[in-house]
Amino acid sequence: MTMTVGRTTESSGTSSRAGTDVERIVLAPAEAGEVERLLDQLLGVARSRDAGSLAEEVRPAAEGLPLRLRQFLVRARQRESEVFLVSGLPVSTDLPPTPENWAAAERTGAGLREELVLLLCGSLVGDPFCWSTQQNGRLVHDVCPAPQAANSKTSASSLTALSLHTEDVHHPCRADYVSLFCLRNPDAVATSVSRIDDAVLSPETRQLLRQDRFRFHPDDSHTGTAARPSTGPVLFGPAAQPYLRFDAEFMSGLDDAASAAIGETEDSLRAAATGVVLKPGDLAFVDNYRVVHGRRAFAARFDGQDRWLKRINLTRDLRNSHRTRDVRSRVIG
Ligand SMILES: O=C(O)CCC(=O)C(=O)O
Ligand SMILES: [Fe+2]
Repeated sequence: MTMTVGRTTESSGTSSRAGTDVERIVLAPAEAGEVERLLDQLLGVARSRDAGSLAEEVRPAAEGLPLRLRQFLVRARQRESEVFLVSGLPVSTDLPPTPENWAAAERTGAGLREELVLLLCGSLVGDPFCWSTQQNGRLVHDVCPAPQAANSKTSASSLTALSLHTEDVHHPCRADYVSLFCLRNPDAVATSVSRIDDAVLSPETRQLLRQDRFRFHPDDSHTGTAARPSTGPVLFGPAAQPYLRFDAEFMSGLDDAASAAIGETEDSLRAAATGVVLKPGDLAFVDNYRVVHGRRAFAARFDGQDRWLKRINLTRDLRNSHRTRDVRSRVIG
């Protein structure tokens, strides 16, 4: 099931559709150089800002990204592309060791330059936001294997596969896109993706999945009591191109038939899954309403050279979350 994106006929300076419907742009060296110069300008500002005001700073700065990259991202957003990738983005040559967990990354500020790459590109696709209940309310998350979480159901796991899921399935304000920037991936560990359009489901099951017969729970990466369950359907929106809300590990059916439908849906999503191997400098966007994602199990090294991704949540319009809250903030929950 593993596909290495970009093994097709693409070359530097192109954008195209790779084998399994992953749209991809490969930056030319000159374009990567343009991104480097923009990062140099932004770094001074970044060090003196909190995450919220940094995000405000980054959006106008993103207008300075290479034109072809901006057009690729804006077009992907416009046509609701499901999985799309930017390759050839700069990663520091003197990258520090992979942190032993996200809290260590928070303490040291490791990978700030890479966080800016992610925020710059991401801001053209959506508004970055975060959860007060996750990774201490940080805007940019670190995804790296932690020894104490090897068998957990969180992104810090390694020995246990991360099952296919909608990010933050419990929350009505969950992300439109999950965005992952790869800093290291020495063992070519794949991110799995599965599109609802590729899942084979009977008309009866589809109909059941459209009913309010499911409860969605906060996953184990959320701490405290602020994150709460909610109920609703699994499928909604246009029948021909439905939206999906699914995480078998953190949802339950409200009756036996709904519970059975969860199992059937999981099987069909698994059967339709493909793997995307991110390489350093690859930035992936996954539509959190059309695609579920996960990760295969792997043996972590815990030697400072482990797989390391930076992650942000993007919403197509942050104001949708303000409608039901009493503050304007990028931190939800
Ligand atoms: O590590 C990965 O490839 C994906 C992990 C994941 O599900 C996430 O970070 O949201
Ligand atoms: Fe995830």
